[in-house]
Amino acid sequence: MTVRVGLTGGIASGKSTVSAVLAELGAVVIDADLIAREVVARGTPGLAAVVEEFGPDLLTPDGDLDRAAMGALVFAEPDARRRLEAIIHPLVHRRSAELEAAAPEHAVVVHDIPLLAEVGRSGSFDAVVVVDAPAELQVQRMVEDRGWTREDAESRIAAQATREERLAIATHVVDNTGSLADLRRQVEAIHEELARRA
Ligand SMILES: CC(C)(COP(=O)(O)OP(=O)(O)OC[C@H]1O[C@@H](n2cnc3c(N)ncnc32)[C@H](O)[C@@H]1O)[C@@H](O)C(=O)NCCC(=O)NCCS
Ligand SMILES: Nc1ncnc2c1ncn2[C@@H]1O[C@H](COP(=O)(O)OP(=O)(O)OP(=O)(O)O)[C@@H](O)[C@H]1O
Repeated sequence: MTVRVGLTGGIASGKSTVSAVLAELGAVVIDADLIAREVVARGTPGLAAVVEEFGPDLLTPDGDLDRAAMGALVFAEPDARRRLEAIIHPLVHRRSAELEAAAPEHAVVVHDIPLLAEVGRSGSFDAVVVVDAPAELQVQRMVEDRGWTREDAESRIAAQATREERLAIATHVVDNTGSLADLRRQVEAIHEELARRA
């Protein structure tokens, strides 16, 4: 059977690094952030719905979603964030289900969902892997690796579940306070266990 795994973690906790290792080990990874971009690509009904809700000012001159402007709006205004999520989340959910249906039998299917704790869907998975790191380390990674301001980094963290709320839904915790080699070792052990169940 297919083993369905939810993978989550706060922004810059190391989720993408973990999902890349899982993919390398043979898991099928379905990336909600990537799908959330695809469903509002130029010319999609998703983008049309966003323009209807927020107006054409949030488009670039080329007609793409202006992600920086949208981010500045929604991470400053929770109400705007919820209106955007109400458009994007159902589209992401539907596309993820389609991709999962196409996965081979006996696959470990990993849904990389940054907001898994927030949307309350963790109960539908056979396992929930939480990548854990303290907020200060998340901020440090966003500032040092991505060149964000501390204020931008903190506003995204403030829009997300707390570390404790995420840990509460975990069946497996990956501690990402150590080296990348430490991270990899933990992911390999978890994958081995999950693959045995598939
Ligand atoms: C606001 C947008 C346009 C900003 O785009 P940007 O390219 O700057 O960020 P990107 O999409 O790469 O997201 C990076 C990270 O931000 C965090 N984040 C994104 N959306 C949200 C949100 N609604 N609430 C809390 N954190 C969020 C996540 O940790 C995510 O991994 C974009 O994040 C978006 O469309 N968000 C709403 C859809 C959503 O909830 N996506 C999350 C997964 S489904
Ligand atoms: N253990 C580690 N040691 C050093 N750097 C790390 C470690 N884990 C992750 N990083 C780095 O921290 C940054 C954030 O990691 P990654 O992109 O995997 O996080 P993420 O949770 O997927 O972020 P986002 O929520 O924005 O998608 C990356 O630059 C990554 O290389």
